[in-house]
Amino acid sequence: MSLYAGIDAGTQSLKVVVYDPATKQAVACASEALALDSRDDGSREQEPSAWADAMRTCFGRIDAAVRRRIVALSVSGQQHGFVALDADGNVLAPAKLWCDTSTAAECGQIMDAVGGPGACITSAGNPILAGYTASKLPWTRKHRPEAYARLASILLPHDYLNYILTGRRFCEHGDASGTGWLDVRKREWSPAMLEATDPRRDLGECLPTLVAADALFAIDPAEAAALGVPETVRVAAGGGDNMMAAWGTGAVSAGRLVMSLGTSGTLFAYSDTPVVSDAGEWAAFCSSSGGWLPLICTMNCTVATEAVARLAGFSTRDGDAHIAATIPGADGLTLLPFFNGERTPNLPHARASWHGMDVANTTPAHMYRAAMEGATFSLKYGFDAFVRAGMAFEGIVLTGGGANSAQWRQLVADVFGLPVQVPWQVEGAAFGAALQALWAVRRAAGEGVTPASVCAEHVGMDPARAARPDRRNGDAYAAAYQRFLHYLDAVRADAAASSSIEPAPARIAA
Ligand SMILES: Nc1ncnc2c1ncn2[C@@H]1O[C@H](COP(=O)(O)OP(=O)(O)O)[C@@H](O)[C@H]1O
Ligand SMILES: O=C(CO)[C@@H](O)[C@H](O)COP(=O)(O)O
Repeated sequence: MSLYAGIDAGTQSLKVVVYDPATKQAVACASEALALDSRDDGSREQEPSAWADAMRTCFGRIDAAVRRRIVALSVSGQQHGFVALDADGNVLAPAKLWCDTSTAAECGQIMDAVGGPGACITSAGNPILAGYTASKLPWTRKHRPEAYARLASILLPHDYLNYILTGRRFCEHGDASGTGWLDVRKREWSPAMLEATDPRRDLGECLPTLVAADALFAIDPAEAAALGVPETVRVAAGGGDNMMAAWGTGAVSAGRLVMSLGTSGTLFAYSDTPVVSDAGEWAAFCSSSGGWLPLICTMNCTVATEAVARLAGFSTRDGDAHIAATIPGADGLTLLPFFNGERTPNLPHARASWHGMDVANTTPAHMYRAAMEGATFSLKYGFDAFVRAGMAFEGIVLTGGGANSAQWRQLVADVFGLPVQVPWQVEGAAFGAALQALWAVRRAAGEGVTPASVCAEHVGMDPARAARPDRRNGDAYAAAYQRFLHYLDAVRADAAASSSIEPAPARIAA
């Protein structure tokens, strides 16, 4: 009879999934689009109140009888966002998001203050890359001095929704890793990174309390009434959307590689020990299930397919039909899809560029295929770093909106030469949040459950959406990937040569 709700505040929309563990079915789903404020300096911002409004709107769309059966819920959120609150808990400014590249200079300043990227990795496990929360603090000090002066508390997007739900300011280790302030080896805030970010104040006093992944909190009765759920509902710790997608795809024990095709593209795998790259080739994050989650993130995944589909005048939902007649490699057309600047490879000021255009391949279908291929090749570029480090995987579990595309599932299988599976529950992060809540409640009840046992029981794969690699396609993609790397070298050399030149304004939003 008991139901568990997962809430995922993604970049483009907030989604709610209500899961029934007895029948292993999602009994309700709702979503609400979120607007993104994009500015020419690379700023990407949202109003935190819009996430709270969207959460209430989604619950309002769910049958009241279903809501009354919810016993626990958990929140997943886009990582790295900077929510600034004053001492009374009021939001001081729009939240700067993970895809905001306006703070690239501040990333460099923080790393210089610690002694360079290598010293950051030694101190905390990660360099400060474009989009990480830490860089948004000095930016706020410079560009929003009134907000900085009144700043009392810093929360991540999912922490903010937890604050709305419980009135408490807490954070678990998975999403905390994406701030750049967490020492991921020790699982505590890094005094060196905090001091380097702001020597003028004790930043530690602004940060939420770190809690374990199985923590449970009481819901604020007023918010329970607003959502139409019982006052007895427990709120689990939640986590970053990739950490919660790890729950929703079963990546809570070692061996499973997950790829999320959302606004961002990510690749991650669970580990029982910290997995730090000395060269900073991946994000050495913690998981939201008690372990670690080394992760690759590209900033332009469905950003690229959306931009090209918009140009071509069709919806990405219809993209598969448009590219059905095109062949792997797009007849030589290559897109470097860095519309929003990029993190993997690390080119925060880069912009997208087309290469190899001729009269035959400059069609909407070729361009859309090149966008899907380019977004996938960026992830392959990150994956190659995992492989160089000795990691090996037997397959890929796909999640995120792009996993709805049969063409994209086959493309991933062919590019990576690995079989692809897709869980029944394609909303991996929201579903994963529901599973984390289920685990925490069962643990609190004294049941001997682990994240792995919960996922083994509840995460199943849909055989109709599996894809197996095709060798001939793989050869064509290998050649296309080499072209991608070749053009990337040229773009990287150009970025190095023009690093002192102001980047051209970016107008394409995620
Ligand atoms: N059938 C499809 N083919 C290709 N892309 C799709 C399809 N369905 C959804 N998408 C893409 O999925 C994206 C949304 O994915 P999602 O994981 O919900 O993003 P986020 O969590 O970043 O908000 C949209 O940009 C959309 O283009
Ligand atoms: O920055 C990262 C991961 O480090 C992104 O993956 C964000 O967490 C946004 O996720 P989506 O909205 O694309 O799901």
